[in-house]
Amino acid sequence: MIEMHDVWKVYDNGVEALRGINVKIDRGEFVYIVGPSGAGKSTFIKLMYREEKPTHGVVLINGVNVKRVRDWKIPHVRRKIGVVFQDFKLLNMTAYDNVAFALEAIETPRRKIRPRVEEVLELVGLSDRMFAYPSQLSGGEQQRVAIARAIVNNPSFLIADEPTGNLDPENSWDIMYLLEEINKRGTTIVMATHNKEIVNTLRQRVIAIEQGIIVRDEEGGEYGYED
Ligand SMILES: Nc1ncnc2c1ncn2[C@@H]1O[C@H](COP(=O)(O)OP(=O)(O)OP(=O)(O)O)[C@@H](O)[C@H]1O
Repeated sequence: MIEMHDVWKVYDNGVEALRGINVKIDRGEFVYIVGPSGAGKSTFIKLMYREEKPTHGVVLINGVNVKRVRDWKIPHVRRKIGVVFQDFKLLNMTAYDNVAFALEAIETPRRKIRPRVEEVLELVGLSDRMFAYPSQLSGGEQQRVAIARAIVNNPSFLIADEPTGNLDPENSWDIMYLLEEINKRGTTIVMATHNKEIVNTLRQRVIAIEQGIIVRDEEGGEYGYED
C-alpha cells in the first residue's frame, strides 16, 4: 500500500510543488495521475520511488517511511517498486542485457537469470527481439523492454511517468494493454499521463492534481482537461 499524509514538497528555489497531499493507494489498484503541466504530477510520482523526499509529511510504501534512509536501504523495500519513464532510459546493450542487468544488480543466482529474463520478455511480446539494441527497436518496443526491466523483480508497484508520452497512438494502446495485463497479475500501477483518450477509455481511478493539491479522486473517473 502507498500512503501519503500531509505531504509537502518545496524545491530549493521555493516552488511549492505539492501542498498537503493525503492519499492512500491499495494493493492491486490502477491509478492515473492527471493535471495541467506543472501541477505536481512528476513530483508526486518521484516521492513514491524516492527520487525526491517530502519536505514535510510522511510517505509510506508498504508501511515503510521513505524518508528513513536506513529502512529504505533494506533491498526488500526498494525492490518492491518498478519505474518506467517517458524516455525509456535503456542502457546501450541488448534488450536481454537491459533486463538481466536489473536481476544481476540484486545478486540473483546466475541460473535463475536466463529463464526469468526470457519469461518477462515473452510477456511483453519481445521474445524474437531479445538480442536487439535499443537503437534497433521502435519506441513501442523500447518501452516494452523498459517495462520488462521494471517488472522482472516482481515488484508490488509499477510507477510510470507518462509512459506513452513519446509513442504514437497504436504503440500507446499496446503499452496500455500490457500495463492492464500486469495489473491483472496483481501489480499496483500508478501512472501520470496527459493522454485524455486512454484515461477516458480504459477507466480506472483518476487522481487530479492542480497547483500541488488533489482536486479530484474518482473511481472510473474522466481525464477532465482539454489537452
Ligand atoms: N527539481 C526541481 N527544482 C525546482 N522546481 C522544480 C523541480 N522539479 C519540478 N519543479 C517545479 O515544481 C512544479 C511541479 O512540477 P512537476 O514536474 O511535478 O509537474 P508536472 O505536473 O509533472 O508537470 P508536466 O505535466 O509538465 O510534466 C513546477 O512548477 C516545476 O517547475
